Amino acid sequence: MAPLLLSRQGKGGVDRWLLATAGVEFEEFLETREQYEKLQKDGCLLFGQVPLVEIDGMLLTQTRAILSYLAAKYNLYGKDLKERVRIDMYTDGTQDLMMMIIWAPFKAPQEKEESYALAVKRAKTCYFPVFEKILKDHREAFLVGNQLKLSAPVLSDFPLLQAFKTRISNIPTIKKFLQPGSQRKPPPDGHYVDVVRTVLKF
Ligand SMILES: N[C@@H](CCC(=O)N[C@@H](CS)C(=O)NCC(=O)O)C(=O)O
Repeated sequence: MAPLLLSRQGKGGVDRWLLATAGVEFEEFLETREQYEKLQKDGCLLFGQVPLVEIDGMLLTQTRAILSYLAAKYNLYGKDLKERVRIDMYTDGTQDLMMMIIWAPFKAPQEKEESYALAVKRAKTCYFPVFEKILKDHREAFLVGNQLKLSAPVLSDFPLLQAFKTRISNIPTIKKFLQPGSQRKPPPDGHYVDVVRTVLKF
């Protein structure tokens, strides 16, 4: 049975990318407050939160745990413990950056612009230089190891990261996910914000 992804864009977006990268088909669910309340009532949400992924007879919550499970299951989690811990560090750093972007659409217009500007600043001063250096130092195709393990003008000062993004985009499963009509979500718009506010009562 295909994994069932229960979440909107937010943190569940990463699960969607990982499943797509692994070439695993998945179904999505969770559009209404009623569905969310039923999940809570049925005891499906360990701490009352999404994302939730139903897979292999389990109901998984907590982004980090979900990602670790999916990465290990689909052989995207390095070849040993040392590669794993590096993947975890890079993933957690990226999640910290993503959190700044995920909350931005829910803010008032002025604050929203400030949040995006701050996220771009943090990306360019803190995160991208780190990833650029990793790619420079180890001279391999990916951040960890030499097998698989993202427009933008914001990457223009980071040539190795830009080439990395191109390499990643050309991996067949990701290329497919980037095509129109895939399960990739569009950038958050007013409708998305309204749905999340209704479902999660933000
Ligand atoms: N530590 C959790 C946090 C999950 C989380 O913050 N979920 C939010 C949506 S992105 C949620 O379900 N909020 C509703 C609530 O807390 O009632 C994770 O990383 O998955």
